[in-house]
Amino acid sequence: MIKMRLIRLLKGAGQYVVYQILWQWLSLLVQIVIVWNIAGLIEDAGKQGIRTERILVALGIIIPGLLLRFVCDRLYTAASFRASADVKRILRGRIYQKILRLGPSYREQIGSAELVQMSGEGVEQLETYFGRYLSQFFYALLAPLTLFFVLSPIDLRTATLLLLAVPLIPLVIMLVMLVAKRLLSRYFDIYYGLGDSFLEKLQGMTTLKIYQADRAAADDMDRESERFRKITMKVLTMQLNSTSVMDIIAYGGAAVGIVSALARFASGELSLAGVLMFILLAAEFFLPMRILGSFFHIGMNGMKASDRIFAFLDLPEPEVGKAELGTGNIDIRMEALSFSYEESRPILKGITLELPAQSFVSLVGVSGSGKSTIAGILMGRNRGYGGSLRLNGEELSRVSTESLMNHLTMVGHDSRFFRASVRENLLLAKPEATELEMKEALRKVNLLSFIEAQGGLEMQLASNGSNLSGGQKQRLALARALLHDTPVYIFDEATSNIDAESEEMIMKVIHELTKSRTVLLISHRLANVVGSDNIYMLKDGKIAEAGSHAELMRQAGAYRRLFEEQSQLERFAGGRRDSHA
Ligand SMILES: Nc1ncnc2c1ncn2[C@@H]1O[C@H](COP(=O)(O)OP(=O)(O)OP(=O)(O)O)[C@@H](O)[C@H]1O
Repeated sequence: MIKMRLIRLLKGAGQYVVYQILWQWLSLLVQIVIVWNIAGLIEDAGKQGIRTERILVALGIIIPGLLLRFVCDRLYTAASFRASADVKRILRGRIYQKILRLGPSYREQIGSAELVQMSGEGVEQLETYFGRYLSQFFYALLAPLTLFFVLSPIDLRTATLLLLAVPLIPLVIMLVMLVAKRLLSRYFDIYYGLGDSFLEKLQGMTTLKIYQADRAAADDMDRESERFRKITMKVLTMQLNSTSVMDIIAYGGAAVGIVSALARFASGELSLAGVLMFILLAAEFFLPMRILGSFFHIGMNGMKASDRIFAFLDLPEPEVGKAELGTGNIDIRMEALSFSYEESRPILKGITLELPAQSFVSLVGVSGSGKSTIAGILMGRNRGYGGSLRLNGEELSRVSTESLMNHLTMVGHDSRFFRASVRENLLLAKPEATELEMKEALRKVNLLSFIEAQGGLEMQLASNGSNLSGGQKQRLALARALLHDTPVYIFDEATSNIDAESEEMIMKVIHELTKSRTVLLISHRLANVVGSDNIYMLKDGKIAEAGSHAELMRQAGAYRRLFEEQSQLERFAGGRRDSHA
């Protein structure tokens, strides 16, 4: 019912939970004093008639008492708010720090939708756990004991009867918990699954529309939503039923206590004031436990949500080193490099290759041979490789992520842009870049005149740069990469799916870069790698051939075959274009 790890995690929130218990308890003590006064007043009125001075004395206690209770309630609410606000702040901070520690590889460990749901609604679920449930748990133990302590001198038998009936409520709660645990696990599995599926379908809406598969996807969503509706109804039914049982115990128990007190009064063993005390306070024995019961379901949701949060916080973190790479050129060497995404399926099977400082090296090979995986390892995205990958003699796993990002820049085939100005998107790469530097980078990729015609650096980009053409987007990505100004550049299919003019332009800039930087080029189009110092041809996670273009052509192996096939195809396509023109 109480999760110690949650409490330990959120030490700061603990003090507010203690305040909540204290304010509730003080409010109960004041209530006892008020009830004791009312009971005494009625008894006195019965014996001596209604006297003004007696009423004034009673009001002198009751009115300040009510005011004090009002203040206690306000202070309780304030402490509850502080406890839950702290929880949200602390937990979201922990999740964020964890994402940072997981580094660029975090998306391999958790889906975006689950992460959003967990840090959004998952954390919200804990608000009630800390803001209400936790303090109520302790107060529900404290209140009946306090009442027993006050009422037992008046009538021990009735007070004991009331005290003994209270544990029936936690008993029901525990029975419900047995069912609820499994049910809630399934509920959250379905809930997070629905979120993942919804996000995926939303992101792939264009593809779904192109293949007119949106109707089928909507039907899928309907089915998943229906499953979620059903499990939600099951959870609600379980909660409602247990609430009803708890109500019966709470009000039934209070009624039994009142009947017992009345019987004692009828037999003359209890005074009028005494019986009135029991009538007015009997329900208070049960109400805190009953309220705990209603918070319990929300508390359980919170605890279940925290299971997910803890599972995320416990994810193994890649060992990130602290070594710095220093300034200057970078020399990269891989020796017997191996890697697999899933244990049973090795992707890289002992790659040995060199990228000497300021060299131009290319990786080619059929789709799925492992080229991007190598780029991913170099960029710190794919952690846990075997063999060795050294940068200036320093093992990559020992290099700090920050240092790595300061020395390597990667441009992929689908660079991401944010809905902001061109200036803001460029400044991501170099926050201190001057206007002149940004314009120079745009000029190098032949984009300056276009951007200037659209309002200059203030031109607003739509989400992910969707108001640019594919070629313009890639050229802008290259300009941003140039501003980053690092000793190593990796281009992973940076020219695929773009117009020939943009491709030529980008390759020109890459060739220019090779004069002063270490460049790793991954390309399907072998014409682009001809000028490389060294070309590695990958096959099934191994290096099948290696050498300069001329050497590989002399070897007359797979590289030469592929090169000649592509040249022929391009000549054919060129010929067709000319004849159409
Ligand atoms: N995140 C991942 N999880 C599991 N398997 C993956 C993941 N990324 C890639 N793979 C697998 O690793 C293998 C190599 O993929 P990789 O992207 O490195 O190949 P590639 O040579 O770059 O291919 P392409 O030229 O088509 O981009 C593929 O069989 C792919 O299925």
